[in-house]
This record gives sequence, structure tokens and C-alpha cells, in this order.
Amino acid sequence: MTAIGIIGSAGRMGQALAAAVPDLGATLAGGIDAGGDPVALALAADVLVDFSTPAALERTLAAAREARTPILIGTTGLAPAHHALIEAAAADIAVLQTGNVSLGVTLLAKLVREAASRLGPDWDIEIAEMHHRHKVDAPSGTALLLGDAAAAGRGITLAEARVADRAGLTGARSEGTIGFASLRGGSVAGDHLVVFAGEGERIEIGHRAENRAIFARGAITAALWLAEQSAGRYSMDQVLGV
Ligand SMILES: NC(=O)C1=CN([C@@H]2O[C@H](COP(=O)(O)OP(=O)(O)OC[C@H]3O[C@@H](n4cnc5c(N)ncnc54)[C@H](OP(=O)(O)O)[C@@H]3O)[C@@H](O)[C@H]2O)C=CC1
Ligand SMILES: O=C(O)C1=N[C@H](C(=O)O)C[C@H](O)C1
Repeated sequence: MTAIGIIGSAGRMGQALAAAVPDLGATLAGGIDAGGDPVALALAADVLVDFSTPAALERTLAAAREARTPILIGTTGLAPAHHALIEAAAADIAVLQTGNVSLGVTLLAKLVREAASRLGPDWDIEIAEMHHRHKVDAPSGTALLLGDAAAAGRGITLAEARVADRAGLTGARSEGTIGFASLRGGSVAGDHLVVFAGEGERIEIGHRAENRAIFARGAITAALWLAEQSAGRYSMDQVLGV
């Protein structure tokens, strides 16, 4: 059986993962939190799953490369420098990084890309997300993933179009931009809504995570798949075939 090592094992996602591992035909190699030894964990595991914090990523990736252990990265709030580290690691090991491991969001991203490719820039794209009161990054990784999908549908990059900081006298909306709004409160596992707002009509498509078990299932499915892959960068589409 494939042995999974968890980075961030005592956290909300780490605990959800540990609970789901036995039901999905895998075993637990162990887990670490701040102060843990990622090299020892990477050597003991067939695949690593990271739901921790961006600050941990450099050491985690170095350990995965040293042990030649594939890694699924679910941690969000990553900066361009983290993405460069991930790209470099993919030369040596199998790596999958995603802001959302659920089947529903993986399909939603496809639908968003398709809608954005068919609607002109006069259809304004806005992405709203709501998460529990403990979440530390905004916009969520999923909102950014959906923004990337919308931008790709329009043949542009999100960096060119992103507006995530409206406050005060903002002026009118600029055509072609992709706006983000983040709500935080309570115990919401993760809600995302993508709005295409046209003249006199709106299309709204979204996803609601009702619990963390959906993320745990998606992450373990991806980890089992990733454990069989050679070095390279992979995506949830490839895992789930949607
Ligand atoms: N991609 C996806 O589908 C999903 C992504 N996420 C993302 O996963 C991440 C974790 O979320 P959540 O579980 O709610 O957060 P928590 O804050 O509950 O857990 C984070 C865990 O990471 C640990 N940690 C901190 N520093 C390190 C380190 N250097 N090495 C190893 N572990 C460390 C913390 O340990 P300690 O207490 O010791 O600091 C803690 O146990 C977030 O970025 C979140 O956005 C969440 C759900 C789904
Ligand atoms: O922090 C969370 O909880 C979640 N984080 C991910 C994100 O930033 O999109 C995925 C999910 O929405 C839950």
C-alpha cells in the first residue's frame, strides 16, 4: 500500500487527511508540523501531501527532492518565488500544486474557462469567495485558480487583469478586468462564485464545499496517482480525467 506523509499533520486539513487515509487504500507514513524533520518524513513516505504554510515550502521541497519523493502541494497563499521553486523541483520529482483538490472545483475551472472564451470583454468577470474565520490568505487559492481559468479563456494572464483591492473612491470598473471579493467568517469550508455580468443579464456558476472530507478524498486520490508518476509537473485534470 502507498504510504502518505503529511506536512501540516495537526492542522485542519492534516487531520481530515489522516482520518480518510485508511478508507482509501493507503497507509500513513507519518506527519510533521512546525519544527518537524521533512527529510525523515520524505524518506519514510512514498508520496508527500502538503497542507501547511508557504513559509515551509522551501524546506519541504528540498527534502522531497533529496529523498526523490513525489509531492502534492495544496498549501495556498504562494508567491511567485514559491512557484519558481515548484517548477525547479519538477525537474527531479513528480509535483502537483493546486489551490483546490476537489472534483467539483476541477470541473468548475473548465466551465469558467469555456464561458470566458465565449463571452466578450463587455461581460465583467467577478469572483467571490467565503471561508472560515481562521483562513490567513486572500484571495483564496481557489479564487485565483478560477481567475487563471477565466483569464486563459480570454487569452490573457490573470496578472494583467486582476483587481483584488477595491476600497474608497475606486473609479468605474475597467473593461476586461477580473475582480475578487473575499469574505471571512464562521466555519465555512469554502464557497466560490464566479459571476459573468453582462448588460441586462448575469451568469453565475459556483461551488460550495460542505466539509473538508471532499478535499481529503481529492488529495488522497491525487497522491496515490502521483506516487506512480515520473518527474514532472501535473494537474488535477490529469488525475480526475475531467
Ligand atoms: N488545495 C486545497 O484543496 C486546499 C488547500 N488548503 C490550504 O491548506 C493550508 C492549510 O490549511 P489548514 O489545514 O486549514 O491550516 P491549519 O492552520 O489548520 O494547519 C496548518 C498546519 O501546518 C503546520 N505547519 C506550520 N509550519 C509548518 C512547517 N514549517 N512544516 C510543517 N508543518 C507546518 C501547522 O503546525 P503548527 O501548529 O505547529 O504551526 C499546522 O498544523 C492552507 O494554505 C489552506 O488554504 C486547505 C483546504 C483545501
Ligand atoms: O483554507 C481553506 O480552508 C481552503 N483553502 C483553499 C483555498 O484557498 O482556496 C481551498 C478551500 O477553499 C479551503
